[in-house]
Formats: sequence, C-alpha cells, structure tokens
Amino acid sequence: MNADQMKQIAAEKAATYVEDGMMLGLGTGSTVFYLVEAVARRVQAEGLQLTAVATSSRTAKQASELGIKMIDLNDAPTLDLTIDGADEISADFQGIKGGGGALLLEKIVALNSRRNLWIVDESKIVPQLGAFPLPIEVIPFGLAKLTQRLEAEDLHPVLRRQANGELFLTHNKNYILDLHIGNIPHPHVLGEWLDHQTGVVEHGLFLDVAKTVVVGHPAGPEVLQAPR
Ligand SMILES: O=C[C@H](O)[C@H](O)[C@H](O)COP(=O)(O)O
Repeated sequence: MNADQMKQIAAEKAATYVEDGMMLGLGTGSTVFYLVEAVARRVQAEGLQLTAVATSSRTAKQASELGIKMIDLNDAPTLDLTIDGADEISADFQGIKGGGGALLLEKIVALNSRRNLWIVDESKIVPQLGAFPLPIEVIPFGLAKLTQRLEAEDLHPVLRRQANGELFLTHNKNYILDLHIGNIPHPHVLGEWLDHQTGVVEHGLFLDVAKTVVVGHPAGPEVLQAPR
C-alpha cells in the first residue's frame, strides 16, 4: 500500500469526527484533499449542516465546489474542530507543518480552533522532529541578512523554489526558507527563538496544538490521543 492510500485511510476516519452544526477548519495538502472529499460525501448523504474556514485557496475551492459552505475566518466564531495534515509528528504530539507552504494560514486557523486533529500516513510519525526540513515564512526585505543569521546558528536555511526554478511565494507573497536541521531535540526552545527573529513571519513548528492524530496504516486507521 502506498502513502496516498494510507493518507486516504486516515482522512476517511477523521471525517467521522465531524458533527452536524460544526464550524470546521480545513487544512491544506494531499491528505486534506481526501478529507474534504469524505466530509462532502457526508454532507450529501446525511444532510450535515456545516460551515468551514479554509487555510488555502486550494482547499476553499475544492470544498465549496463540493457543496461545503465556506466563510472567512473574520466572520466565524471560534472553530469547533480543525483537521489538517502534517509533515512530521513526534511521539509527544509536536509537529512540523508547512511542506506545502501554507503554515501561516494553518497556524492562524489552528489557534482559533477549540480542537485540532491531524491526519497522516504512518511514515510521518517520528521519534524526534527535524529530518523533515522546517519551513519558515519570511518577508523578502532583508532576506540575505536573515539567511546569514540563520546560517550562523547552524540552521542550514535553503530558499524554497518551485520545480521550474522560480521562487516559491506564499499566500501573502512571502518566501519560504527550509531549515535543514536534521534533528530538533528541543522544539520549544527553537520555536521561541524563531518567534523573536524579525523578518520571520511564522515558523512550521506547531507545538502543543493537536490533541488527536489519526494515522493511516495498511491495516487501517489508528487514533492517537494526547495525554492532556
Ligand atoms: O503547508 C502544508 C501543510 O502544512 C500540509 O498539511 C503538510 O505539508 C502535509 O501535507 P500532505 O498532506 O500533502 O502530506
């Protein structure tokens, strides 16, 4: 079974957490793609009344085309549940997100949600974060100076480009630096340091955010619950 099929298994299970009347947050990425399909099927089959906020124009387009009512975060009350993918999750439920570049909107939506649930294939559960390069969203002004500061801290920043060689631009027209750190033994310390670097708009460490993780295995979904 390939990773995509495991992503679908996790997404289908996560869709069962959606309840009638909920105000939902919808993440971004290939796993969330399956989630949106599964939620939309429930809306069609069961007549669920849902309203949702999306973390990217991609997800917003897919969800509204499939009949899910989408609104702007500014017009939404506190979200009941946000379901999103992740790039790496450690055993203590800390995560790296932003592989698709949507980390800023994803973090804003996550922090405005009562509950966050992540959906991943089994390869993304790791003993320690950091093998996946940590994305940070940075403003273009002063990029070279910020890059030097990150290099001096041995954080190995690499400016993200698209497949055609052009610079990758986020929703807010910022750049992404991927930090090739290798391992992050103290994610809270690194997260706090990055929070204080002027020019860094947001980083992809999502710490103490998700309480539930649904992992897709070939044998079926597994639900992990944080002990807090
Ligand atoms: O910016 C992208 C998001 O953080 C995604 O949730 C994350 O990269 C996982 O994506 P995928 O489900 O495609 O593996």
